[in-house]
Amino acid sequence: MKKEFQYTSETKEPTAVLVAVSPKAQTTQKAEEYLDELAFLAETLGIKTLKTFVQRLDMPDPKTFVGKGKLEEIVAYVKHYDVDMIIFDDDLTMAHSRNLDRELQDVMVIDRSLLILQIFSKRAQTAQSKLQVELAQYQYMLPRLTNLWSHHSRQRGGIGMKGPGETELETDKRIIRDKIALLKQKLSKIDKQSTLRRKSRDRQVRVALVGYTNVGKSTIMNSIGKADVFAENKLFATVDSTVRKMVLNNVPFLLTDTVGFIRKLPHMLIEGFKSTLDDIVDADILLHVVDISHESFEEHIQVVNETLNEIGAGDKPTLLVFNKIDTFEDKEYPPFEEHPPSTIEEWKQSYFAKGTNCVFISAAKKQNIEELREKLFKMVTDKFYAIYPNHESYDYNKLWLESGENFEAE
Ligand SMILES: Nc1nc2c(ncn2[C@@H]2O[C@H](COP(=O)(O)OP(=O)(O)OP(=O)(O)O)[C@@H](O)[C@H]2O)c(=O)[nH]1
Ligand SMILES: [Mg+2]
Repeated sequence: MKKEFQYTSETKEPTAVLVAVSPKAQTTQKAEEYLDELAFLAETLGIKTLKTFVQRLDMPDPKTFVGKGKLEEIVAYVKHYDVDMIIFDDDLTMAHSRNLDRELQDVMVIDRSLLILQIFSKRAQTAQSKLQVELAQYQYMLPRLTNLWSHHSRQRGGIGMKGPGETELETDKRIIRDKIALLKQKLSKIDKQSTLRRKSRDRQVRVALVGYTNVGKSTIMNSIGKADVFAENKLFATVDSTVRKMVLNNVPFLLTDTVGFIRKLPHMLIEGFKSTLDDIVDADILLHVVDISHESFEEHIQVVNETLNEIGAGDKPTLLVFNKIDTFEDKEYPPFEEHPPSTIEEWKQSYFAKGTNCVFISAAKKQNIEELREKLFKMVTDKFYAIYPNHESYDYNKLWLESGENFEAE
């Protein structure tokens, strides 16, 4: 009997095998690092990774994701060990799921998107983000229903193309479509309310913390102001945006902590979280946080920039905040050989040379936070003066009253 994909407080830690394909041009190190990230996603849900399988393929095999030989290897492993699920690093097509289900009878077959959806659903706090995740889950489920049903009817000994299973499938599809419509309706109502709320804040300078997941956005939020935001060494600790009122040297602004990005973020999540992501779209200034101690931080910058472009926030004044300098490890290269930057100092030179507006800090160890504040202050002030050209004569008390906000003085 196939196990259901749900997490209860079971006594046993669920176990998984991870599977990825890696293009020939990709280094082994890169492939391993991607799988580490997938294992970290699984770990965030309390799933223990037992083994990983990588196959060198430019594209997943259209029938079974990996080739025949590799699949046999996986099936043999699964038969031998206590494996609850197999997690694939890419989205599975209908054909993949169908064929894999057949080969891997007793094991749950899931993909990266489903894993991320599950994390989001555990992390969602507000009514809005809960609805957004639910919507994304139904959207994920709809095209996959046929598979679920064919599996179901096979188990009940169902046969043929038509019959009760088929009708029930149609009914289920309709129910889910109705659900999707209803959720969209509810969300658009909330959306209107938050647009109104945002409008009332219209004359505030807005700053948003953005970046790859787990880079330290929430920690920075806590160290810039007095906020107390949930920070944890897990992926997607923050799913809901948190807005804080701040004042730096008498200039008020709003600082928003936002949901982190990741490679291959499921599209329905970007779609579903549009209104949460509006906090980024509406921001005047972005603090793009980067974990410089991560092997692939430059690729992370690229993923974040691509996602920002996708949601229409790619061209905002941005301060690149290189965080975690305390855990950065210098790289050794043979002397006198040309090499990429290998120390924080060299990275600084390289980014300064490119003319990037950036700062290097450790939020956890409170290193260089003053410089971050100064740079941020300059950007906020420029924007503030642009909104309030007559700022010298401006009555700040009046501004705070007008906005209906109470600012915490720094
Ligand atoms: N060594 C070190 N660790 C840090 C630093 N800043 C944050 N961390 C740690 O990195 C982990 C992630 O920090 P968060 O602030 O939750 O990161 P985030 O970007 O908000 O993550 P998501 O909300 O999941 O996207 C936590 O374990 C932090 O303690 C730093 O400067 N140095
Ligand atoms: Mg966070």
